[in-house]
Amino acid sequence: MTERQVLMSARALTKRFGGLAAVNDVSLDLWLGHIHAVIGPNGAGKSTLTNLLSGDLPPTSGSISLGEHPISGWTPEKISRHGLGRSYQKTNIFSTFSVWDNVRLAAQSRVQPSPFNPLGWLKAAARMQAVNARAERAMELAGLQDRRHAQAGATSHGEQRQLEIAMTLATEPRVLLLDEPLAGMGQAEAERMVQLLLRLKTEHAILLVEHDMDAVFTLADHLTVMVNGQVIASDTPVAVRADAGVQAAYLGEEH
Ligand SMILES: Nc1ncnc2c1ncn2[C@@H]1O[C@H](COP(=O)(O)OP(=O)(O)OP(=O)(O)O)[C@@H](O)[C@H]1O
Repeated sequence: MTERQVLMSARALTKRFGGLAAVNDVSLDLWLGHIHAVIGPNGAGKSTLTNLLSGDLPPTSGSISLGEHPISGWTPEKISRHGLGRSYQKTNIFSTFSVWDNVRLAAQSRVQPSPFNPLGWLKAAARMQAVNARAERAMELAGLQDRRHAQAGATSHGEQRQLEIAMTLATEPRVLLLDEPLAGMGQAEAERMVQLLLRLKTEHAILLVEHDMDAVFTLADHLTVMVNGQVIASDTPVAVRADAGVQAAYLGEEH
């Protein structure tokens, strides 16, 4: 068996808001080719954990590494430049622009213009080509190539979530943090998103925060259950489903 490649890990992460430990001593690894789902009731600390990993919130204590880099204290922009892509619960697109323009803008955000290089303009064409190629690939991965000319705000809810993922992919991340990508979707849209995530996992390490338990049990290679900021189980989905403590605290009879 080949050894699993850890692309991101957190050790003993804690985040306190005053007296509340929203995330309490949480450790986890994200592996290439795996979807690591984090589930738990409202207020369990899932979004806070995601915000810690993306650098949007500083931890009270604990450490995070991305590849070989210890990233604690880095800004979200720097973490993003080193291969972390994050989608948010709230759709975050330019609604009057086309689908293609949104993805292209996201791809362009990765290209640093070079004001100190007087010959920089010579490379402009090559730079544009690279941006377009990256945007094209992200559109294809997200399954949006046939919707490129549509106005983003006029596309369906499901397509807008696909677009968000395409925009994240355009920055060429290796690790994806996905916060409720299926939220508000009908069944057909949800099924499309599940297929998209299965495609994406082959080239990424994915952290998935999701309330749709059918999707979670279809997608997850590893499952972490949080309650009140703490991890109460972290194992394969089969093992988690059979865990009496998890049944009692969260999953209930249904699963
Ligand atoms: N900025 C903040 N200041 C104070 N308390 C916060 C802050 N952000 C989150 N909390 C609290 O931390 C706890 C964890 O919240 P968090 O949003 O991480 O949970 P969650 O598992 O993502 O919930 P949901 O499933 O509803 O999104 C909650 O009690 C919440 O009220």
